[in-house]
Order: sequence, then structure tokens, then C-alpha cells
Amino acid sequence: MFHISDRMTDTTVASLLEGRDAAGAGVLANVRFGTYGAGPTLAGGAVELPIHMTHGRQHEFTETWSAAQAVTTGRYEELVYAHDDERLFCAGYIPASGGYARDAERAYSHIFELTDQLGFPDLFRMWNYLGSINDPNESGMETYRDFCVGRAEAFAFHGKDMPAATGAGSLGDGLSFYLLSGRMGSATHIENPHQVPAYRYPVRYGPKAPSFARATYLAQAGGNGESQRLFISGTASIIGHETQHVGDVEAQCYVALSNIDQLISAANLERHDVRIKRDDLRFDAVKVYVRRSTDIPLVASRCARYFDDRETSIAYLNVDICRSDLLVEIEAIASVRAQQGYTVE
Ligand SMILES: O=C(O)C1=C[C@@H](O)[C@H](O)C=C1
Ligand SMILES: CC(=O)C(=O)O
Repeated sequence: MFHISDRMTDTTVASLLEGRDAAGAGVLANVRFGTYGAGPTLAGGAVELPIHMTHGRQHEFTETWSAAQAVTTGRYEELVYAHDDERLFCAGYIPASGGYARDAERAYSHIFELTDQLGFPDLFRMWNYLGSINDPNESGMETYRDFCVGRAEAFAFHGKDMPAATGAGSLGDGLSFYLLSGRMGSATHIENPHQVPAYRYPVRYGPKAPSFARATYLAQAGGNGESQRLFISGTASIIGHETQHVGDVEAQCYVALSNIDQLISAANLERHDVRIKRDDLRFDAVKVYVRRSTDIPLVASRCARYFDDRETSIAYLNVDICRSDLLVEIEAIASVRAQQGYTVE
């Protein structure tokens, strides 16, 4: 069964998602959010990706991506991957250098080559964690904007649809990234009418706009009974294309949560031919990125109220955010509750 389980190690939030899905036949990958970062490796038949994302061991956790069938692993260029019959997990690491544009373009081109070669062309979720994300690189361009240049050029050259994504700071150096991709036709990308699509942002935010959708809906896999999933991108206090409430973390949190609400409304999902009632969606895992550590208690109180399901796993990460005037960003994974009469598991 394809699912994720947040195995919280020594954290206050403990909500093992395994209880929500039948135990998988194996593990595709373990992504370790901790005090240490390095490139991906293969261990025990799965991908291991440590990312330096926590200031202390007390906040460490592992995001485990499980498989429904036997797992095949391999390497391609700078990438390490694992897949079952339905899903591909892939990860990579680009060391810090004077600028990321060329290396990001190369890495993303390799991603698209690999997903096509292995038969998993529908990317449905990507994560990019950049050290010193808001700092200028050696040519004076902000590190994030430089990364966006290379990524956008790879998407344009390969003509790939843009999936849900996160682009946030890390506490280490370099660029750690990982992604999930599915069989042809499994992904529907979703936008929020209250926000300009990120890939259409004006040049004031960088020479090339960020390449991601606001969310991606993953249809139920063929025959293995997998739950339908909605992957929600890192969402911030942006309306249209402009940051709202600069300096006010409470108001920014409110707008970010409102954006998520609008994004997953039945009306907006219906506009994308995804017919799910809001009440049938349950949040499985949430990651909240908070720039200032002193803001975490307030942000946690607002998120706990919004994601009020005891079983929702919520992790708070004190890291920088892709736009320097943003103080908080929220991403989520939701699944569709069992409907009357049959099980969606
Ligand atoms: O660049 C991204 O992929 C990205 C940046 C942020 O806006 C947010 O984390 C979502 C995606
Ligand atoms: C910056 C950000 O979070 C966005 O583009 O949605």
C-alpha cells in the first residue's frame, strides 16, 4: 500500500500513519529531517536521504514512503531511486557552489529522463531544500531565484507538467531534493483562483518563475486499492502574486491557511474535474516552515486549530522560506476518507 508514515523520534507529535493504511510490502525511502545532511544512499533496499532541517535532536523525525509491492532500486547520474509497480521515489543532492542554475537544470533534466525511462512520467510531488536560500550567490542573485532559473529551463526543455512542490531553506549547505512520480494519467495539477500560478509570477520575483502547481491530486492506483491523495504545495501568505502582511506572522498564518481552504474547496477541486467533498478529505501529514523560532508557538496554536484531527501528523521546522518577506509556509498531504459502502484503502 503506498502511504507515508511519520515515525516521530522524540517529538511531541506522534501519529503513525501506518494505522491508516495497511502495512506496505516494503519501503521506498526514508527521508530523515534531522541535524545532519548528506546525499542520498541505498540502504536495506530503500533510499535514505538525510536533510539538515532541525536545530536539535529533539525535533528530528523521519518521513517514510512505503511501497505496495516489491521494490526495485537504482542510480541514474546524480539520482538515487526506488519504485514499486505504481510509484517512483527519487532523490538527489547538489553541493553548494557559486550558483545552482546549471546544476539544477542538469539534475531536473536527469529526473525527467529517468521518470520517462522507467515509465513513471507523471510527477506528482517535489521537495527542494536549499541552504542559505535567501542569500545572494557569487553573482549577487538570491540563491532561490538562481535555482528557479535552472529548474524552469529544464521544465521548459522537457515540456513537463509542473507538480505540487515545496521550496524551502535547509540548515545545511547545498540543495537536497526528492520527488514522487506515478504512471501516466495518475496526476491532476490544481491551482488556486486566489493566487497567480507560481509559474506565472512577474519577473520582480526572479528572472524565471518558480515551477510548481498549488496542489496535485493523485488518482487511486489501478487495482491496488490505494487511497486517493491530495498533495498540497508549500502555501504562504500570497494573494495574487504579492506577499500579504509583511512582518505579521499571525496574519500570514491566517492567509496561508485560508489559501489552503480555498484550494481544497469542493468548488475549486470540481473546477479541475476532481470530485471530492471537503468533508471526505482528511489531513494525514503537515509540515510547517517557520522563519523565526519565537513564532512557532503562535503558528502551532493556529495550525493545531485548523488541522484539528488528532491523527494528523504536524511537524514544525525552523528554517528560512523561499521569499524573504515570508514568515510561515504550510504544506500538507490529505487522503480521501472511506465512502459509505466501500473502502478506499
Ligand atoms: O519553488 C518551489 O517549488 C516552491 C516554493 C514555495 O513557494 C513553496 O514552498 C512552494 C513551492
Ligand atoms: C513563495 C511561495 O510560497 C509561493 O510562491 O507560493
